[in-house]
Amino acid sequence: MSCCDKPGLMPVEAALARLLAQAEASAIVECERVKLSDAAGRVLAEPLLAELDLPPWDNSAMDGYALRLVDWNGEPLVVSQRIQAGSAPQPLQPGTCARIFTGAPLPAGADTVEMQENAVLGEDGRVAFSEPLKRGQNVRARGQETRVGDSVLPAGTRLGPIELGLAASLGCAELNVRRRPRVAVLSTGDELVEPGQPLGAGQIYNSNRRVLIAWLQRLGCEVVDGGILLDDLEQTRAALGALSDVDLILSTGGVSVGEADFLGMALREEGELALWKLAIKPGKPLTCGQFRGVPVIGLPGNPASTLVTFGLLARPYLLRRLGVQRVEPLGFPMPAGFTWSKPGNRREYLRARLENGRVVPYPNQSSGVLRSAAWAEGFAEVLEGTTLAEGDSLRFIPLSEILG
Ligand SMILES: Nc1nc2c(c(=O)[nH]1)N[C@H]1C(S)=C(S)[C@@H](COP(=O)(O)OP(=O)(O)OC[C@H]3O[C@@H](n4cnc5c(N)ncnc54)[C@H](O)[C@@H]3O)O[C@H]1N2
Ligand code: MOO
Ligand SMILES: [Mg+2]
Repeated sequence: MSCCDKPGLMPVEAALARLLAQAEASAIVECERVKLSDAAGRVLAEPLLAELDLPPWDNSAMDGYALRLVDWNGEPLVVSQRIQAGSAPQPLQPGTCARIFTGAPLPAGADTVEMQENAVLGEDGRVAFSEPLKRGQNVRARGQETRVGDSVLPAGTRLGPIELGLAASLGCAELNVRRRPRVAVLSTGDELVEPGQPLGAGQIYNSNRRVLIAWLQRLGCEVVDGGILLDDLEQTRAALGALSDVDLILSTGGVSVGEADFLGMALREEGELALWKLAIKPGKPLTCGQFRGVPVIGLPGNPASTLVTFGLLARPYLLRRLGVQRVEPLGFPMPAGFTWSKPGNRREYLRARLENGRVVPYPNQSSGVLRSAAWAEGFAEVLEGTTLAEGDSLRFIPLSEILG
């Protein structure tokens, strides 16, 4: 990353564009073959090519009767065989029909299926059809979904439940995926204590570490837990220097202008500071750069700032390093259920909910309040320099778009 320590605040888009460019320049290209059962959350290293047609043979979409339409002259047909899903039918005897069930292969010669609701089985074993029949009805043709050789998922696809199901439907037992990014999580702050320990004077429990570790695991990262770092330049340098074998150092706290904010200082002195001070609220002092060649993203320590900057900047960065193309949440426009009278110079991400079709922000938007995000269903984006009246449209980004 090159230094851009200019005065003024950097717009969110510009910061994201730089981060994504940096991510592309340091893409994680190594891959590994994993079992389908271990592939959730991973990213495909190559397109998934179909090795069979789907469906593999013509089959019935209904429980009913299969026939060759030209054999039907309006008269009842003899039932010559019974075909369940999972069985191998005999060719259809001319002039007859076959009892058939949903998902069962059509017998050779059959081209039409009638559902049993429109059929009457007589005591003589013949079936009468009450409705007009159309050739091909209720038949799921071989290859109608996928043909051998089709690319069904591009490289760079994140494997969620649907993609895993698609791979399973094609019989893939293993997939080639990008290796997991190794991400070191550091929490900085003399005041931090882990849950389970007693709180001393002036201390608080470390919540950011839990948020980030759980989130990174969901993202398919290998987490190196760097624990808590005291606010000390030497210790900060030593801790960063010891993490030479990770793909990213992700820290919280110590990035603002306070005398105990050593992360940025360490990068300035011995690494490179590429981004600092964004036009985003919360999250202004987000700090990015590298330390002895290892990329570093220093998230601001306030819990809501950590959350917003990880979700909107660090998460896209990590996904892009894996080759994922669409990394930004889309969100959708919604009417404001509140007013905004003071235009700001930072883009605000309010922790908000949807109530009666309107965006309602949590009453306490302090960046120290993690509870706001637990209450919220998403972020309401208030652009720089804008005012809002009730009913004005703004972008709502559901948390579900960024938490995975
Ligand atoms: N004079 C100024 N002061 C501050 C500015 C500024 O522009 N001028 N910016 C403010 C903004 S905005 C933010 S955001 C914070 C960022 O601070 P740091 O990233 O340096 O973080 P710390 O100072 O270390 O901590 C801030 C806050 O968060 C709490 N914290 C830190 N880590 C954790 C954790 N792991 N779990 C829970 N809570 C954590 C910490 O106790 C502080 O309360 O700076 C403002 N100051
Ligand atoms: O940017 Mo800070 O995150 O507003 O509190
Ligand atoms: Mg600070």
